[in-house]
Amino acid sequence: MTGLHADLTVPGRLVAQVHAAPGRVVAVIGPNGAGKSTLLGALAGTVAATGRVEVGGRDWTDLPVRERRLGVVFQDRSLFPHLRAHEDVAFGLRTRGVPRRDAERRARDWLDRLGVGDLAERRPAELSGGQAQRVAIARALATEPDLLLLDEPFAGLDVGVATGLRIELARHLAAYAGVVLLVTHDALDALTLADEVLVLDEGRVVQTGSPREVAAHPRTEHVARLVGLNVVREGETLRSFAPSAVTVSPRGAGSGPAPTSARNRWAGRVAALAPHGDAVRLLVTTTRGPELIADVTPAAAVELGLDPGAEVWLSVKETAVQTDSMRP
Ligand SMILES: Nc1ncnc2c1ncn2[C@@H]1O[C@H](COP(=O)(O)OP(=O)(O)OP(=O)(O)O)[C@@H](O)[C@H]1O
Repeated sequence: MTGLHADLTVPGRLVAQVHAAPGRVVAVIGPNGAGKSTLLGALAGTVAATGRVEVGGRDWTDLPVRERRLGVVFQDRSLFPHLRAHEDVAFGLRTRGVPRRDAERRARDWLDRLGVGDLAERRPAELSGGQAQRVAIARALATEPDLLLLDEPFAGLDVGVATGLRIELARHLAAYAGVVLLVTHDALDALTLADEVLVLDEGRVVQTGSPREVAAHPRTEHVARLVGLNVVREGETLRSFAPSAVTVSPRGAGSGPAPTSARNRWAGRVAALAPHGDAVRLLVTTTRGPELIADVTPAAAVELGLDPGAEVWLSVKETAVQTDSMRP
């Protein structure tokens, strides 16, 4: 079988099965401590695990790390401090037995492809974060690995830099034949780069599916929040709704909430507000517990006096609430 097939246990930290066809990009998401880095480490062979790993038709279970056809890009510790960019990319190729001249030629070619060919002589200290990530991606892709592990590759970069890199990475990943696992805390990464999403929680796989399916029917509060939905938990049920579906009214003298059942209405206080597309997005702390998000028009925000501290009613129609079970 080609692609990735793994069934792994890291005692006390992770029990996970992962399957992905060649060429697929799998986003791995989940809260802090869910086991995302542990999963990547177990696949790379740097975290001791029991079970089985097969990649590109080869059994990796007992294969030493250096013999795995693997590319890795981590947030910020990917490059050798003493190597120039072209040496770093060539080094990856040399360790896989590519002759020096060929490695050098391919290294420069990959730096060009990532748009950093003119920085080939620089060392990491002379590169910006975004430039360094481009070099790291060039190094990982140059070896044509069967498995590419990207652990939060855009974390710590300016929004504009991250956006440019995301677009470019999408282009390279589309042409890449191996399996990609991308750990991310960003819904945009999962929605724009991934073919599949794997949700980890407390060391277990709790949901898999296309980005669209997972975003539309999240099974964990973490994912619901990540995709920008409001979520209210009732036992094992998640009730989620879009910020645009929330009606806001002032909680002043004489004004009551919009007529709806008590279940779908909350008294709260505006904690913060910020522009969001054409709307104004309010973050509201409610007396019943959850923090909720509501989008209103700029005109309504002014008219209703929705400044921080303003007391409000929030309500949502039952027809706008989606109910999902947290159990698979
Ligand atoms: N070296 C280690 N030894 C023992 N336990 C560890 C080790 N590293 C992480 N853990 C534990 O394993 C669990 C999974 O951690 P892991 O770092 O894989 O999560 P994560 O999803 O990558 O989190 P984050 O998003 O914060 O990086 C956590 O409970 C963590 O405390």
